[in-house]
Amino acid sequence: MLIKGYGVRRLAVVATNLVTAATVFSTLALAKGACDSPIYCQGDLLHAVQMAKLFPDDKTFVDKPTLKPPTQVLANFAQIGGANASRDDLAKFVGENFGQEGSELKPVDLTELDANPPFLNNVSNPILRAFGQTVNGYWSTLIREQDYSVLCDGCVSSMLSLKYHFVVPGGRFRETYYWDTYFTIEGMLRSGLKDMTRSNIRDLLALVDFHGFVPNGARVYYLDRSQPPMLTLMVKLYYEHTGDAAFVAEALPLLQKEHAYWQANHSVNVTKPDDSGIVQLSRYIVDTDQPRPESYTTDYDLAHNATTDPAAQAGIYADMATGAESGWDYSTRWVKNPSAPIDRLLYGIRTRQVIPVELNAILYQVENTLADFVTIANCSSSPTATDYKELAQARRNAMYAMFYDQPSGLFFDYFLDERQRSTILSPAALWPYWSFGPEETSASHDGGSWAKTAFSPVSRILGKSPGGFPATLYNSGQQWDYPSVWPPLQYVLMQAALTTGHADLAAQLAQKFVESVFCAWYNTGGSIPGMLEKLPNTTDSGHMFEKFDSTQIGKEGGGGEYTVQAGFGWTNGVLIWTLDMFGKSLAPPACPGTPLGAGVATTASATPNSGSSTSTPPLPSSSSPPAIMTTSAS
Ligand SMILES: OC[C@H]1O[C@H](O[C@H]2O[C@H](CO)[C@@H](O)[C@H](O)[C@H]2O)[C@H](O)[C@@H](O)[C@@H]1O
Repeated sequence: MLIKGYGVRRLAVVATNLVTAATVFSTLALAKGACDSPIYCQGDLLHAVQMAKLFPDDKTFVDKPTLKPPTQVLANFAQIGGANASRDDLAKFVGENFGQEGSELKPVDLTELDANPPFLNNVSNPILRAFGQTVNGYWSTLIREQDYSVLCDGCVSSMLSLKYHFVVPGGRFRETYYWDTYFTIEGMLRSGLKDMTRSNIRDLLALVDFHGFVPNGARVYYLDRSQPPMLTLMVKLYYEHTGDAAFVAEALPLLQKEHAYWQANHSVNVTKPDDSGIVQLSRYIVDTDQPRPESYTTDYDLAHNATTDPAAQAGIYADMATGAESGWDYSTRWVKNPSAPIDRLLYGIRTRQVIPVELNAILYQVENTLADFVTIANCSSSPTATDYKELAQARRNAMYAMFYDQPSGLFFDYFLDERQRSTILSPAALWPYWSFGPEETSASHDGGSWAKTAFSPVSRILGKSPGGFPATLYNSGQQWDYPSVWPPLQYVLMQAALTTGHADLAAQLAQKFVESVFCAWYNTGGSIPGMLEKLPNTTDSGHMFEKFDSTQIGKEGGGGEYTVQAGFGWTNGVLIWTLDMFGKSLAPPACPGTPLGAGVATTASATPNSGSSTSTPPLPSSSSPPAIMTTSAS
């Protein structure tokens, strides 16, 4: 927690004071919340303010710094009646005791930013090149540092103290997020922001040092969970762009510490389907019995509508937090009945019972990368490079045993409670093809028959999806389902397609992604001086959305518990990466219903600029694409 007048090392003392305050002022016993704070994580004050619904978005309150020291804030809360305070008194109390959310952050001077970075030379189309240059300029709106001076002495903010500069996603996401940062720095590194990237990685490493893991985001209310563990892969990206072996050596002990945390806290032993033995894999799992503070009423209402049993309600809180840890909050991947009515879909949430494909694919990459880093750092490490290679190999074998569906060549999640694989198709089913690498995927398993089958549904679904590849085929109303198109998932699919020699498919994914991002920006007032006029009737100046809609080109995504956000870190990062990789042969963007409408663009026959495999196996002739499954609103 960011506390005026306290260094990071003194926070434990402050936390203890807050716990003392909690026991004085709260009638609730201390629960298993994200942290002990009686303001930001659990207790009567949080419950009363959030349930009063003072703000449309629950995250607003927990992002507000205090205007008084916490003991004073808690005393003022007690004075208005505590848990029994009226809504009007609560509104006045919040106004008098809390400041503006985000006020403890300030912009950073980006002297390092290259206004004409080399990736622009890889973009042939003039409009896309100019768009790339515009997006390159957006980093200044997203890179931030903390400003302690705005807080009064002894006042607190829910921000975790960070020493360096960091990138935020944008909109309501005012703090750095764990897995977002991987996709964001793919762009930052190409914009010349190498020192800034190293700073951001150092902040994440410091979180591992202090907390033992990287929290979901840099807020105290995220301290009960992490996110897809991609820190080692961030250091790998940085190393590939800089050759900075000294930084690899600096980071290695903390990367090893983070890996050990995941092994100790997220491993699960599971019996193979044919009962021939036990394998170890990893799952997301959060130990809490409280609503997520930033989505308090969503979780509270869900749990209380679903059941009156307190133990079952606690289970729902834990599964919701676990869903947030996965980064896919929320998706039919995590529920018992994906066809359940929309308003009851999450009654069946069971995230802790799912062994997810992509988490294991990520950890496989992490283990191989750690092996390489031990060699690069040239240190006597325990575990050794060989140990990490063996872990990766064992994980790969376990993934084939538990996830691999031989007829389709796809990898599906495994349900611990049902002892069977999921059938839900999502980009996660292809993630191992990126992680395993070209040699591995072609040499092993089925003599390469994967090539004939695995990418065929991707190709068919993409053919029917103008705006990009959806998260799943279930139209559930949740944001990590149909028809949401998420930039990180387009990136993974492009990488998987490139890795396995499906260059044409990768290029189609690239064309659709770039078109979606560009047209959504253009439709919301984006313009390029001397080249592209702002559309009439637009008042804004172009939004970079966090997600898009697979059914239409240039439409932002929706669904889930908050309104779609703009900014946006991973969109900008993946856009710049895609332009760099595919920009030489991307067709001009065609945005329906605008002067750049259909007819201007030609069908993409793009090839990657670099880094793809050499041969493209023919795709099988397509049958009808899998149907879109609809969950009904009842
Ligand atoms: O406030 C609701 C949830 O919001 C976050 O999740 C979404 O935004 C993140 C930042 O871009 C992204 O990492 C995540 O994949 C999105 O689903 C947050 O991470 C959740 O913990 C939070 O409950």
